[in-house]
Amino acid sequence: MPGLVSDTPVHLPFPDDVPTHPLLVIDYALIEADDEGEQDRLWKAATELGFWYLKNHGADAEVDSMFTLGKAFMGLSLEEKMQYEEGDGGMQFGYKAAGYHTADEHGTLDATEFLDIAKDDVLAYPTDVHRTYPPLVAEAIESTVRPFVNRSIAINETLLGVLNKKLGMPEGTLARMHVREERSGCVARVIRTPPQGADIPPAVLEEQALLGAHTDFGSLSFLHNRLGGLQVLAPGTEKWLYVKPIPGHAICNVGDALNIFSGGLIRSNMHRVVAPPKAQSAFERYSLAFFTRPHDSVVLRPLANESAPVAARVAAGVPNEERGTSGEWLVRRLRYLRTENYHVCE
Ligand SMILES: O=C(O)CCC(=O)C(=O)O
Ligand SMILES: [Fe+2]
Repeated sequence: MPGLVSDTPVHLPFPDDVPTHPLLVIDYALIEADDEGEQDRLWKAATELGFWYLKNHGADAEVDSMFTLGKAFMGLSLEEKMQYEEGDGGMQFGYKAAGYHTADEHGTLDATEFLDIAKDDVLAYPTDVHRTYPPLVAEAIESTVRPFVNRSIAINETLLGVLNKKLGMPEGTLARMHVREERSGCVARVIRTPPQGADIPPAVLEEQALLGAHTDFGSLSFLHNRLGGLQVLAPGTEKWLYVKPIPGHAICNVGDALNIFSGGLIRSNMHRVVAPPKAQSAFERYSLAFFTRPHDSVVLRPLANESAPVAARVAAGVPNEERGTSGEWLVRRLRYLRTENYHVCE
């Protein structure tokens, strides 16, 4: 990447006396080799918790470069970053400053900064589809962001192919709803939360969400964590539990669109970000995600006509109505998150 020194992140180990939620480990090499047992395990993970680790995904180099770029961007002055702020109109590309989303139902401000780079801008660069980015980011699009985006898209397309098969749908049904050349909300995101201090008791650290409880909006999220902080609320439980980052393992999760398409069979699970546990809390936390979303014109509805298991869910009473298009859904969900619009949903 031009002008940026590669930065090897320090892995301060996740403490071994903090409770965590186990995730199934899916081997991407086996998924690519059409291994039926691994496809079954992916289906189990996607339907039971909606989260899994993915190993052997082959994206480590692209991920490292994105972390380096994200840290360089976050180091720009607030004034410079604010020139790219996403605004309150439902746009989700550019910079989201800390405090510009609410973190809970009381309107508490979040503590998280995002750099959001649109897949459409990355693939079309140097043509702008949605917006421009700071020079430091723009100059790294071809060398750093595009390889990460292409790799993430390919991985999520492969995973979607397995879920398509498990839903008993004609081949390519989900692929036709995630066409990479179509305008969409697919986005690469770097997330930063500030250090929280080393001596804060765990109960206090976990009390305040730095990124509020939510489900993801799209279809599949490909997430990379180095420090802890991500927590899931597993179905049938009332206790938030950390997901332990494992080097070289991505964390994948399902979003609302896939939940809707599948009539609820595939799970879009609640999660949030709190301070990293124990000694890790003294450090700023970076994470990186690629969100695959249906392209903007796709209507969100259960795919009962395409899938017998989904048809059975609808016959059993799962709501079958259309929820509008993917583009509309995203704008609506994003507007509600913005602090400026908080009164709208009180
Ligand atoms: O930073 C993380 O680990 C999770 C971020 C997240 O859930 C999101 O951006 O949707
Ligand atoms: Fe999320």
